[in-house]
Amino acid sequence: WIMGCGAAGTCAGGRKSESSGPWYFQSCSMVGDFGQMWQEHCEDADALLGYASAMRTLAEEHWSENDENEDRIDWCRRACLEYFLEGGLQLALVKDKRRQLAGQHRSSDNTASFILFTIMPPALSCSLLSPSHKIRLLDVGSCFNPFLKYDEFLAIGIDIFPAVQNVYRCDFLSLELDAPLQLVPEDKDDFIRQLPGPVIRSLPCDLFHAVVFSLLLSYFPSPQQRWLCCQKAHELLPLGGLLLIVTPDSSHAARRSTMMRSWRVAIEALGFKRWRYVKKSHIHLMAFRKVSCKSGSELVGENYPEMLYIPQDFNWEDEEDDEATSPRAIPRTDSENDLLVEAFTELPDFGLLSTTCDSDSGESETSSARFREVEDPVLLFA
Ligand SMILES: C[S@@+](CC[C@H](N)C(=O)[O-])C[C@H]1O[C@@H](n2cnc3c(N)ncnc32)[C@H](O)[C@@H]1O
Repeated sequence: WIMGCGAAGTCAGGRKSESSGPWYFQSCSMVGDFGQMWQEHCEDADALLGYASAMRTLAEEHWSENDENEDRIDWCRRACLEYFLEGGLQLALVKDKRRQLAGQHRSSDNTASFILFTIMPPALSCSLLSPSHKIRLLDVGSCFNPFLKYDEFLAIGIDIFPAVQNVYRCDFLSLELDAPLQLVPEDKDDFIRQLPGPVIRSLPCDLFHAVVFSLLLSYFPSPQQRWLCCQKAHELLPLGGLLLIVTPDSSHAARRSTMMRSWRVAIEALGFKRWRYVKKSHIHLMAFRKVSCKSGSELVGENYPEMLYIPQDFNWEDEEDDEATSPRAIPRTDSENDLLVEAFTELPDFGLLSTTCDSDSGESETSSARFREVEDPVLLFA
């Protein structure tokens, strides 16, 4: 089964395992100059063309509608609809407030402000979308623009080598970020509709309600590139925006749970909070809310980029390898440990406000069964 970085392998020699990695990984692990390697990769038009058409064929012809890989786009769509149009954002804000109040000492004042907050969700949730209720969505590594067909979105697809004409050509790693537009939401919608192409070199901060990385992060040969992508997504989203990440993994739910916990800690350190997490047979699906406007400079000196590792970074070629027996590349800092401890001590939330299976409840949903991350023995390794 091939997907994500494995699909790249299909173009260059028919490698069929997701752990085989992109075709330039092999030399990366020896040379280690990811910047130069990446530049050469972006200039290799033949390889990129082969990859783009293989990926498009794979997605459009081989992954049937019932296939959960096809489902990844629908999962992202449904998450956006629930969050922006069906009250998910308001509910999340109420939960944030409830948690904040629970952290303070209980008083009648707090109870009163909780009730007020519940009845009157903050203006943020109302002001994000324009009156047309279109969700402005940036699909990074879009390839064939799968979100364009949905009416709910004003979707922009970008890719280093688009497989279709309506995807803009753009290397997200080199994308420049402009100052936020001082426009009302309707005019921001028009800005998106009128974006000139075929190349995008810069985009304004805070422009998109949702940023999607579907099978993107595992494409990169280094965790620093994955981290840079998440940082950029954070800048492109307003407070309350949603980052959706789909990443391949055909192993069972618990096997790479330490890795996914590590991703969660790193991404949350940027100012996100995980809102949804699902493990299906071949993919992890995650949605993170932007909950703070932290700047990158606050994270200097930390090891967060390395926490966005994937098995290929360590040449975990053998499918039988277990991450619990593999050494972690770099020791965690104290603040990373604090975040991990905080993540572990989150209590399951059986509260009255949500019955869905979400990150706030400390539970994950798998395709066959629900499992509780807090009870996962592999996590004890962390
Ligand atoms: C595995 S495909 C995923 C395609 C699609 N998102 C999906 O889920 O089917 C990864 C895509 O990311 C693109 N890509 C890789 N690095 C990129 C970058 N720095 N900027 C934009 N696109 C990139 C590749 O060209 C490729 O089309």
